[in-house]
Amino acid sequence: MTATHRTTIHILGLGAMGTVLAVDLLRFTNALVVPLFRSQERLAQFQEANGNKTSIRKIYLEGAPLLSYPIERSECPESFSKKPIDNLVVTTKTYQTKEALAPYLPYINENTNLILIQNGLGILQLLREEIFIDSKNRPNLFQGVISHGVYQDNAGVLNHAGWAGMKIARLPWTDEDMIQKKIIVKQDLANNSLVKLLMEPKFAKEFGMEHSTYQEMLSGQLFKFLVNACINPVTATLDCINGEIKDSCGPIFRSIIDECLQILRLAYKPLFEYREKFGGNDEYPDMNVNEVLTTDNMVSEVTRIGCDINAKNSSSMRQDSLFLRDIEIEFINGYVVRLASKLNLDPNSSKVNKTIQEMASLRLALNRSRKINGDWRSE
Ligand SMILES: NC(=O)C1=CN([C@@H]2O[C@H](COP(=O)(O)OP(=O)(O)OC[C@H]3O[C@@H](n4cnc5c(N)ncnc54)[C@H](OP(=O)(O)O)[C@@H]3O)[C@@H](O)[C@H]2O)C=CC1
Ligand SMILES: CC(C)(CO)C(=O)C(=O)O
Repeated sequence: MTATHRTTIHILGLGAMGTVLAVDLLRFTNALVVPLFRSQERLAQFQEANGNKTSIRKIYLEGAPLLSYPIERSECPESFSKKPIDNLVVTTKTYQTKEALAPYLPYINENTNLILIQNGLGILQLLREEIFIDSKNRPNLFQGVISHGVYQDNAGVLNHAGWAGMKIARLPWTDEDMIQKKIIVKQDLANNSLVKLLMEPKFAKEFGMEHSTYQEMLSGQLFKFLVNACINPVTATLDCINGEIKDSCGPIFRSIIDECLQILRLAYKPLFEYREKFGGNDEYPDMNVNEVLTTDNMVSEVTRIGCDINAKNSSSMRQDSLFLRDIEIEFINGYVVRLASKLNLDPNSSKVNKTIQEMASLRLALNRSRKINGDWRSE
């Protein structure tokens, strides 16, 4: 009798995204899913409060069923087995990445597959410059662009509010390797344990998983970036559920998208010129970024994904604002502002995103001040 092989996958950040992924991995694969908590205390809380189970309510399904799955093993820095990590999913907030990875760095090596499943842009530079500085001992890096919407309600229950899939690709460490041949996708699908797990047919279908070259994923990442540059700070500032602004968000979304696209077109020039260079070459996938990433198309796509498919979601930035946690604004609208400055553009070229960034930060500051000083409107 041969023992069935089980892939082990560690999840750093068992919050909204970590849980939506963990639950479907447990439902549809035989992987050993091991969450990594920040401390002994958080691990004990999870074991006591949740009875060692990970749960999510699928509110987009009829009857909104609550699905719960037992976790066989969970760890924290103090209890970690101290063995090399094969597959690591990072689903912390972007600004928590460095601190969260720190205790596990000795167990991440060139055989580890590490996938970032986070919104925003700019984290690759951080990994390169501040975390995996030694280029000879870097993990195989992957990026996931996830459009599922999940929020935690007042009772602490995670609600999977919008089903919208996820794209993955191998993330090159250097800019020179940004354009990949189709063969890379084929090789990873055949040989890489993380890709093989995430692309297992049943799981991939139920989770809406797509695997592609980096440039195809990047096009999807910029698309998703525009969704987040609009939905996240606007819903956080207005303190509303995504679907509530569906009929009135057009003008502000247009201003944000138009400005982001002007800057992204300069910063990601090779992507916008991809078709001219690689069109008609069978070794590379065909794609027309310029047809998809236009202001008109993106105003309607952002509204469709943000306010329609995720109508019942409370955006991750609004959730952070409500729970008085830091917000990811530096990696979203703030990233565009930094890009404009790096490209030596006139400061006016990023003033919409700068104002949006300031408004979202102000909303968080107001929520924090009300927690200490009370809400002056009700006095
Ligand atoms: N929610 C959504 O609808 C969507 C979110 N995203 C993106 O996904 C990413 C994750 O977001 P989301 O899941 O909402 O975030 P959450 O805040 O729900 O989850 C983050 C998790 O990371 C954990 N964490 C933080 N620091 C550490 C640490 N040092 N060690 C171990 N664990 C740690 C937190 O644990 P603790 O409680 O201990 O702090 C928490 O469980 C973000 O980039 C977000 O923008 C993308 C698409 C949709
Ligand atoms: C689901 C979506 C698109 C909007 O709520 C999101 O990415 C987020 O909340 O961060």
